[in-house]
Amino acid sequence: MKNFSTPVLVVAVALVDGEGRILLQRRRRGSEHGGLWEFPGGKVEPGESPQGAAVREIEEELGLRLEAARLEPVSFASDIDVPEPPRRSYVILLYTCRLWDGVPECRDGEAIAWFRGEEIAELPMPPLDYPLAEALLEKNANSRLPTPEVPPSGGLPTRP
Ligand SMILES: Nc1nc2c([nH]c(=O)n2[C@@H]2O[C@H](COP(=O)(O)OP(=O)(O)OP(=O)(O)O)[C@@H](O)[C@H]2O)c(=O)[nH]1
Repeated sequence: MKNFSTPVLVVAVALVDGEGRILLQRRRRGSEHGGLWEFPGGKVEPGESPQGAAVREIEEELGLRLEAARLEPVSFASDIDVPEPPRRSYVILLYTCRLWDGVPECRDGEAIAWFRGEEIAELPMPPLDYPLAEALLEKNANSRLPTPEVPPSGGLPTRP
């Protein structure tokens, strides 16, 4: 039974600075999810790869240049319920990126700001961003674990 239109593919990028803060953008009021905080990004256009779309959107929205190879996949989220028209259903792919060229400018949203993990939990966001943010924070927490040293014997590395 067909009761769900083909979802629109959206890419989103969590830029993470040297202090582990994450850049979020507040959508303009009057648009879908207006006034809510989300990851910069947008729809993948026909003929584009997800990474190519992410690079383009970050340049358009923030004026930053980044390399597709620097994008690390974090998680994805998709609508479960049939959305009310005119809302469309989305699949959102979240990447993280720690290296870019330039200083972020707010070119598209209402505002941009850097947030710590615990602050993100308090922000009003579109529904699909809550599981994405959770996956991101989990990944960030794990990436802070010390890198295990490989013992000279070549045996399995151990964590302290
Ligand atoms: N960029 C982005 N969009 C998201 C996120 N979460 C989420 O639900 N969306 C929704 O995905 C939809 C498409 O994103 P968009 O409007 O930014 O796409 P776009 O830049 O291509 O816009 P356009 O259609 O005006 O060209 C919007 O309804 C947006 O609210 C997110 O974290 N980042």
